[in-house]
Amino acid sequence: MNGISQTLDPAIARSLLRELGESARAFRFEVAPNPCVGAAVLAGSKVVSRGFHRVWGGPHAEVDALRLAAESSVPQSEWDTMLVTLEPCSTTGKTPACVDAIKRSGIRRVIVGALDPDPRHRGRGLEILEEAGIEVLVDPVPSPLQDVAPHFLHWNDNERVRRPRPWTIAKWAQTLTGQLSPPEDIGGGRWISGPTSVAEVHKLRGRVDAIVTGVGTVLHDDPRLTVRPMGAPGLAVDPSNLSKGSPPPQGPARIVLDSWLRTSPTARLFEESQDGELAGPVVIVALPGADPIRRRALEAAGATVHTSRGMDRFTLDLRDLWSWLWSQGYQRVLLETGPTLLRNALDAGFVDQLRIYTGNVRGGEGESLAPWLTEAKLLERLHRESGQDAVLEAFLR
Ligand SMILES: NC(=O)C1=CN([C@@H]2O[C@H](COP(=O)(O)OP(=O)(O)OC[C@H]3O[C@@H](n4cnc5c(N)ncnc54)[C@H](OP(=O)(O)O)[C@@H]3O)[C@@H](O)[C@H]2O)C=CC1
Ligand SMILES: Nc1c(N[C@@H]2O[C@H](COP(=O)(O)O)[C@@H](O)[C@H]2O)[nH]c(=O)[nH]c1=O
Ligand SMILES: [Zn+2]
Repeated sequence: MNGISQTLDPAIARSLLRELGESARAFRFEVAPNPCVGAAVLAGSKVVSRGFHRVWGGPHAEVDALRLAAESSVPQSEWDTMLVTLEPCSTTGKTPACVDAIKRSGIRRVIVGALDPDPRHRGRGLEILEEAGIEVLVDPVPSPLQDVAPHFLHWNDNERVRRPRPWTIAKWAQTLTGQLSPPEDIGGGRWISGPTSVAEVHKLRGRVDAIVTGVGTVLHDDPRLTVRPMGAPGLAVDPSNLSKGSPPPQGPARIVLDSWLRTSPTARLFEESQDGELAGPVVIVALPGADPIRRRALEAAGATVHTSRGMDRFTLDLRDLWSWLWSQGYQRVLLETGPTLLRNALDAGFVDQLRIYTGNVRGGEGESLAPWLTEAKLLERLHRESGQDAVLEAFLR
């Protein structure tokens, strides 16, 4: 970074980039598959604001930093430099391109910690800034990206770029012995995690494009799979996200893998949504041989029925299905289902991220997924508490 003018010491710029990268890492499970990014607006060597990409679908770090700078006491005419840990984006995705926000801000110099690893975008953001007369410097020291966002490199690997599929977060609640169904006399034979965790899950549902479940869960639990505020106004969905089109205003799509259309047309999935409840469209995925009469009844109840290839005569092929989900525009999906579908999705390598709630419940029924929780398969583990429950968040290798 030898080109940096006298007002900013390169060593200070580098250490600030590193600090921004480390702080951005706190949001890794919220923003994945997006990278963790931090940005700062400077006036001379004074840091006016620090911004971060905080939630998937929410503002990027550059926009967050510019917003916070606007709220500071330092006038915009004095902002001269932006530091950002990753090359600013140049295309509109869930949010508008950051290069445009930077150009509008009057900032004259951008110092970047790493180039975009996606070959389709790499270098483009920098070119656009330079064309606008903004000085651009790239830190030649190895990027902090490997440290702060290994999942993003994974997301951009060749195989995945060739055959895209949604980023998939598997969330489940388990008893102390790792089972997904509690004993009959606890939680109505259904609930393992406590109210704080359930509220968190509604927030997570509000930050995905689709929720995928298996018909076993629909038959046993008769779930709604909607986003609900759970008595805490504003907790489930951030309205500022909604207004930007993410997640879809009606809530994430509810997708049921149901080879033979065993879902009942009177399932709670089809009930009208209540006030404050976001109920996405219901899509049922079946094998081509499923009964047409059942299909018509489900369509009359409000479902869209999609037929998909079987891996054999009896089981839907997850590989085709995950490609189809992507083709429908579902980029980030939540797998909220029972052990049968969870195990198949884990075995097929289609789970990218885990959120597991362990409740203080002894015993339970059904298969334990504990073998999946061996350290060897997890990256970036985070253990935390949620009310009375223990939570494990991780990326899968
Ligand atoms: N603790 C928790 O977090 C949760 C617990 N549960 C509990 O789990 C139990 C239900 O679990 P389970 O019976 O395993 O049900 P699942 O929800 O995993 O559904 C499995 C069914 O989905 C259908 N399916 C279609 N394609 C596939 C595929 N490729 N791979 C796997 N399944 C496929 C199959 O039925 P078909 O062949 O007919 O299509 C299969 O039997 C309930 O007791 C429920 O309460 C459920 C969700 C979360
Ligand atoms: N049992 C269990 C969960 N179960 C999941 O929640 C679904 C019910 O959704 P809804 O009808 O919208 O409330 C259920 O079918 C299953 O997918 N979730 C948790 O956070 N903790 C729990 O202990
Ligand atoms: Zn951006």
